[in-house]
Amino acid sequence: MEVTATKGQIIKGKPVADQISENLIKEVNELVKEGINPKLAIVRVGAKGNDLAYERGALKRCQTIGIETEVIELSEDITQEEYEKALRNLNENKDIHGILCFRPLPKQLNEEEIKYVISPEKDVDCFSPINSAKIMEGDTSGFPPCTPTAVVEILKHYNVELQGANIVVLGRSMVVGKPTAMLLLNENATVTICHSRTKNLEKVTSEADILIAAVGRAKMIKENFIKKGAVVIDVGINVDEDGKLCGDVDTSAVFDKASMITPVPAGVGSVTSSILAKHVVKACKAQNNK
Ligand SMILES: Nc1nc(=O)c2c([nH]1)NC[C@@H]1CN(c3ccc(C(=O)N[C@@H](CCC(=O)O)C(=O)O)cc3)C=[N+]21
Repeated sequence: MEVTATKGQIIKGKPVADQISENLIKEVNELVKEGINPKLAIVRVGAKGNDLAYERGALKRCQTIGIETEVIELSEDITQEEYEKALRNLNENKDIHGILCFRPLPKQLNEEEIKYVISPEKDVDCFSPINSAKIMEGDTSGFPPCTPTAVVEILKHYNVELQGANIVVLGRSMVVGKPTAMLLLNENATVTICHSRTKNLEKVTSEADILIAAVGRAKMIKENFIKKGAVVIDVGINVDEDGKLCGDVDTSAVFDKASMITPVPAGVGSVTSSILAKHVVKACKAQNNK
């Protein structure tokens, strides 16, 4: 597949996020008129910079849209039992429609058990295995994780053809890489997943019409990883040597060779919070039989 635009173009998240928000504001207004107030609970352990960055974005976005929020802040040394109890309280609380558990959790907590505790109906960021399974099955009744959904929405917004496209996803985490690959497969793309053991990595990525970088290594993707005219989506959120937020892609090095590239910050991360809000509204409607 040939990508039509050849000149480098930075594609920002804001127009995508704003369009999603605009539609949500109307939907939330209708619900509020009927006495239904969509509400998100965020469960945060400690105060990690990455979590706080997402929290800031999510709270602001929800406020703009009219979604209520509550942050459950738990201490860094919380026990498994206490965490599960906090989560069960939210499951049972009828005022709460969506729950976002920041991950990864600290070492003393067993994520493999906790993921079975969160109610699948309130699981707006795909923690529950029920929602993971639905992505595998192409069942759209659940909640795919917000960041991978943001990737797909950005590509669609900028009219990037997904059907039949050769897409390489770099990274295989359950939060980004694997679900992103499944969502793109559901869009009829030809998807290759690369990871730390992939041989001839640059050769594989150089064949991609669309490259999705989700490895978590600052500026690792250079010009030689990219095919001329490729679309590059940078999911990485890292801190560079100057302490500034940066992606997995060396944007200035890749810019001229790519046709479109998302920036960090103001790229994928800024759309993630709108998808989260969209999932809260979807959860709220389902819980009110709408
Ligand atoms: N279950 C779970 N799902 C996640 O998706 C998840 C998580 N846990 N834990 C923390 C990381 C981090 N993360 C970010 C999302 C958006 C921004 C974001 O909005 N960034 C803005 C800048 C925000 C600012 O610095 O103020 C931007 O890129 O433009 C940042 C970070 C999602 N994560």
